[in-house]
Amino acid sequence: MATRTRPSSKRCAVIGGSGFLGRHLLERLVDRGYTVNVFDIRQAYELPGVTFHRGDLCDRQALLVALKEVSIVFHCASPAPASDDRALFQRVNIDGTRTVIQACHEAGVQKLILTSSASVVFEGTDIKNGREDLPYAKKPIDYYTETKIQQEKLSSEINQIKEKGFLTVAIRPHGIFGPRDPQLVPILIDAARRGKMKFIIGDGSNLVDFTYVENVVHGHILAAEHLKADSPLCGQAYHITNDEPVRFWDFMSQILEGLGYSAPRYHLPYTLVYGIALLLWLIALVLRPLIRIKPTFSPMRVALAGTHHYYSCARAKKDMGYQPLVPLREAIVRTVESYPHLRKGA
Ligand SMILES: NC(=O)C1=CN([C@@H]2O[C@H](COP(=O)(O)OP(=O)(O)OC[C@H]3O[C@@H](n4cnc5c(N)ncnc54)[C@H](OP(=O)(O)O)[C@@H]3O)[C@@H](O)[C@H]2O)C=CC1
Ligand SMILES: CC(C)CCC[C@@H](C)[C@H]1CC[C@H]2C3=C(CC[C@]12C)[C@@]1(C)CCC(=O)C[C@@H]1CC3
Repeated sequence: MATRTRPSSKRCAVIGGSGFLGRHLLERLVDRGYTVNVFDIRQAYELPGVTFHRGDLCDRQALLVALKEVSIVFHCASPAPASDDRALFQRVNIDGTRTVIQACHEAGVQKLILTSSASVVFEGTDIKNGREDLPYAKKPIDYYTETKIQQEKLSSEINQIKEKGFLTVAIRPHGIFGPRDPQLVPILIDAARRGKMKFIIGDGSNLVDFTYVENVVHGHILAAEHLKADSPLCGQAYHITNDEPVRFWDFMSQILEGLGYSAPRYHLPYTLVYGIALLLWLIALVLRPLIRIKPTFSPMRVALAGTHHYYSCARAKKDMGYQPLVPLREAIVRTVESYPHLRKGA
């Protein structure tokens, strides 16, 4: 085992710190007086008070350098769900998380805060006010989710092994959005620009959680600060949402109209759209060796757009005093303002 110096409780590392959530997280950590090491496969920016370590989280030696004298590790790296690359998810989310845990143990890290996802319990059918004790999805909606389940199990199991001497907790956000998000708003606007946002899938009444990135960050920091040997957080998972479920299509419409695009108006039956999406996905799979096609409306996206899926964050409120800091209305305004380049006509 490597020689250890006692780490400062204010020294932490953010694995995936060049990403959307990771960067917001470390900005807030710096504001709160933490010293931050970033570990990521790419360096996207420079920030005073932050030390960058570029590397692959599957590389234990590279991780050990970034975790030296660190007390808290936030692990929020993952390949993007849209990559749909099974081998990559397996390597990074499962094998890589195992490596992160080993490196934490070797470096004498005390706490690991894993970013999981509320979708670990989602099977493509309605979830209303789902609590953390729902069973993991038996049929996860995609490879990404399949490996997020394994990842969460790994981090929770390791917490049971007391002699390892470090504590873990998993945060399950849902539908993160906000400034610099490379997924939700850009994908939505790309679809609108290509004339694909005219239709509402289903009757449009399905409620969904969309969570502003600063609230997700707040949940992570509260978890780190409340995670102690005798706390109920050890080895547990916590939903972190805006606690304001919203109609999926109202949310999309507010973003679209805020950026100058028309909101979808015509309804299409859910089963019809899901069937077409499934067919296109199968065709894409068959053609994959010849040509790579990525349909905008994947079965996963259709399921997310046409069902209820919102989650209770009562456990986070009770165990760590969580309350969302930014209400949904304000969060949408801030998000829309942050994408001037995606405005219609820009
Ligand atoms: N966005 C959302 O709505 C939700 C996200 N989550 C979870 O939150 C976390 C953060 O998501 P988000 O910020 O959106 O994702 P991003 O893709 O923006 O950030 C992830 C970062 O991790 C990096 N990364 C990927 N693979 C490796 C690797 N092998 N070694 C080191 N770094 C790596 C990525 O680099 P590169 O970009 O080059 O791949 C990227 O910089 C993830 O764990 C995700 O599963 C959970 C629920 C909802
Ligand atoms: C083309 C439109 C029908 C949909 C455009 C918006 C979608 C890109 C997003 C709506 C719900 C989002 C979501 C995720 C990614 C972006 C959306 C599909 C996740 C899959 C990201 C990773 C997770 O852990 C779960 C998220 C659920 C919601």
